[in-house]
Amino acid sequence: MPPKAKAAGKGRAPAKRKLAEEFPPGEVLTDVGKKSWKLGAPIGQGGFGLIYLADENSAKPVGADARYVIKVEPSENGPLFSELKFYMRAAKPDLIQSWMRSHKLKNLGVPRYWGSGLHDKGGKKYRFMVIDRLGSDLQKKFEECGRRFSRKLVLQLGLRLLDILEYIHEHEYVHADIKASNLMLSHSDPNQVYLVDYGLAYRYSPDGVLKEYKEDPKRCHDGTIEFTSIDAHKGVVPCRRGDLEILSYCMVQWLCGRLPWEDKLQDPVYVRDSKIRSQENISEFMTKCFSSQEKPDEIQKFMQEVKALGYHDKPPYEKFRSILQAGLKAIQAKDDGKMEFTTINGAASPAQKAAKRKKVVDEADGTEETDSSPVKKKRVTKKKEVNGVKKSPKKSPKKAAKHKQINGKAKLVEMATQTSPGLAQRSRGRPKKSSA
Ligand SMILES: Nc1ncnc2c1ncn2[C@@H]1O[C@H](COP(=O)(O)OP(=O)(O)OP(=O)(O)O)[C@@H](O)[C@H]1O
Repeated sequence: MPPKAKAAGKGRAPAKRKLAEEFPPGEVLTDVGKKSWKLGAPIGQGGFGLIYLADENSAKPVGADARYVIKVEPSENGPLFSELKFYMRAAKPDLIQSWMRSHKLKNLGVPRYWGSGLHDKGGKKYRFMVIDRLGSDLQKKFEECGRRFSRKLVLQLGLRLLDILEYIHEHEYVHADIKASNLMLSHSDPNQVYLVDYGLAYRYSPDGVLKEYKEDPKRCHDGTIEFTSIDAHKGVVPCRRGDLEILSYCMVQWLCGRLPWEDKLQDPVYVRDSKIRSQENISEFMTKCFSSQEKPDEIQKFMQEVKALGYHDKPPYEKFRSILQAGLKAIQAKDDGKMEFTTINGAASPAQKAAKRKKVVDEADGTEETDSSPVKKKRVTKKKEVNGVKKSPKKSPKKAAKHKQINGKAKLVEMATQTSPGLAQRSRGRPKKSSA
């Protein structure tokens, strides 16, 4: 969350949060269904919890080929609690399986929920959740590919995300924080992509009742600033059209490397106004992002379709799919389900050229952005593989102000992004929920 958001919530006490202690490999946790799970090595660290490799409890130690991960947080912390609610309601394997069958899908990129519970250790209580173990995240892939994905890959990612979004929307939730760092490849199949991190997911229609449109200045700019929806910038609770809008910004960034507002992410009002202007004149926005030869017609159509959606509208998913399919056809490609991450050699997009020019000017007059800029906070941590487990270099702890809604109320949450050596961390400036 940008510094401005902190000011927006002044007067609120930061929520106190604790980071879970590290459990030794071999620790056994028993879930509410009385099933026992064994922890392996920790492989990741979120804002407040740790992620461990895990397997069903047996005499064997948990190896690098574990099929599950367990997320553990002190029980009083909120983020895992709200994420767990999503998983319990919408990610049970049977529910996903029957949706896939009825919608004739080969796969659906929502990690399966396998169990959860509370664990006592040393007089303290921890909440845990067992989900599918996944592989590399797409932000890492994006950086490896020189911050450009091929058009075919982007359109296929868009199609996979439409399937995922339709599923979660039909199960009363919106994600509200779609971005490459929240997309992970399957651990076993490099062609399957999963949407993760439901800490910000919002139940937009509990028991089928839609929330009313209401702008709340106290909750403006929730989400990840460069991608968040215009509704979120205005402080309206997220809805289905917002997810489609966020997806459109992601696709543009993946295609051309940079969104036009990326050089001013520390100014959320500027970002909001740029998005509003872009929506008012999509054709001009496209010209800013792409050269005339590279302009993808389907993205413009996709954005026009998003613009036409009302706050309560159910998106016409099939129409969105056919727009992306038409894009594949235009480049003589097919949705063959293969995710090919290749480096794109191409001229910089107009937005990239503008950013480069700005950098030269800023360097010349000494006004280059400082480390407090969200762009820099989102820098990807280079992770090393050690024994098949991701490791990240030690960083000094940074504090980030987070602003988001909890139980329908806006709360400012201050979080310490702590790092411990040996853990992959994905905290890239996304707001966290407090335990309030
Ligand atoms: N299902 C999974 N399988 C394998 N690794 C995972 C999985 N989920 C998360 N990780 C790893 O754990 C790291 C932290 O994930 P986690 O979801 O706890 O944090 P986060 O929610 O992304 O963090 P924050 O919310 O603070 O930004 C990820 O970078 C990834 O390396």
